[in-house]
Amino acid sequence: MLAVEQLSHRFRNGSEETPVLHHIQFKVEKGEMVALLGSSGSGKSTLLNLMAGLMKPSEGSIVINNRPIEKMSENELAEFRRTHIGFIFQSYELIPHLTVRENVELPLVFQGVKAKLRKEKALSLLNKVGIGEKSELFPSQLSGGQQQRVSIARSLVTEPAIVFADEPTGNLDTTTEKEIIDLLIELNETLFITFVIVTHELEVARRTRRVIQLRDGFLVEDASWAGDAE
Ligand SMILES: Nc1ncnc2c1ncn2[C@@H]1O[C@H](COP(=O)(O)OP(=O)(O)OP(=O)(O)O)[C@@H](O)[C@H]1O
Repeated sequence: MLAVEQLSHRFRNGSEETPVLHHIQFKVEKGEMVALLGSSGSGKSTLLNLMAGLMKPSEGSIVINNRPIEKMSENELAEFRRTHIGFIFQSYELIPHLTVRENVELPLVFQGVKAKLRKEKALSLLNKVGIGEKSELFPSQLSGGQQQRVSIARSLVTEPAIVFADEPTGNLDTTTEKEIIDLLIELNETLFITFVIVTHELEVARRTRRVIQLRDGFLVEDASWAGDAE
């Protein structure tokens, strides 16, 4: 599903180089739910951006569904991202002038899917994430937790191989945070969606069955356990 192989990354500003990730290596199998834990500055966002194909690594490889994404051209990568990768952001990133349903449909518009099928898929997912009755409202008419549900539905609508979530509960209160993590766990267990969730919160990480921890750009722990940690 996902293999990160000897991945290193340095940022270059003029003649200066900042090493940020060092020889990161791990695999994620289909249906796994993994937390990528680390404090601020440990390199989580950089790793996520590399895995999602938003940047090219200085060294190493990222293989998704047997395809090394760093070898793809910009066009290939854009197409691959659209069809194989879902993304959930901390700040939801919904389009304010589109309804909830239209927001969820948007990735399918880019794929050229016909309106009727788009609508069916969007409504079905909105029901799954528990906000089917909000489909014709605009994002601003929803709470933060509800907006994140919309963004989760949108990330799943193309049936991606893997979904990356970047601090998905970072803007939410503790109760809503728990509800959103419950939802991600339910989607993982019922639909076998593969999730990699970036977080700096131990509370979020301990809800998943596997935690990969970064410190100062090094992978310092990769721990799995059976059953819910709660
Ligand atoms: N464009 C850049 N140029 C130079 N250094 C960068 C750049 N982007 C990030 N860094 C550095 O890389 C390191 C890791 O940053 P990154 O954003 O990946 O960490 P993070 O773990 O996601 O932190 P946070 O939780 O605060 O988002 C930091 O020291 C940061 O200053």
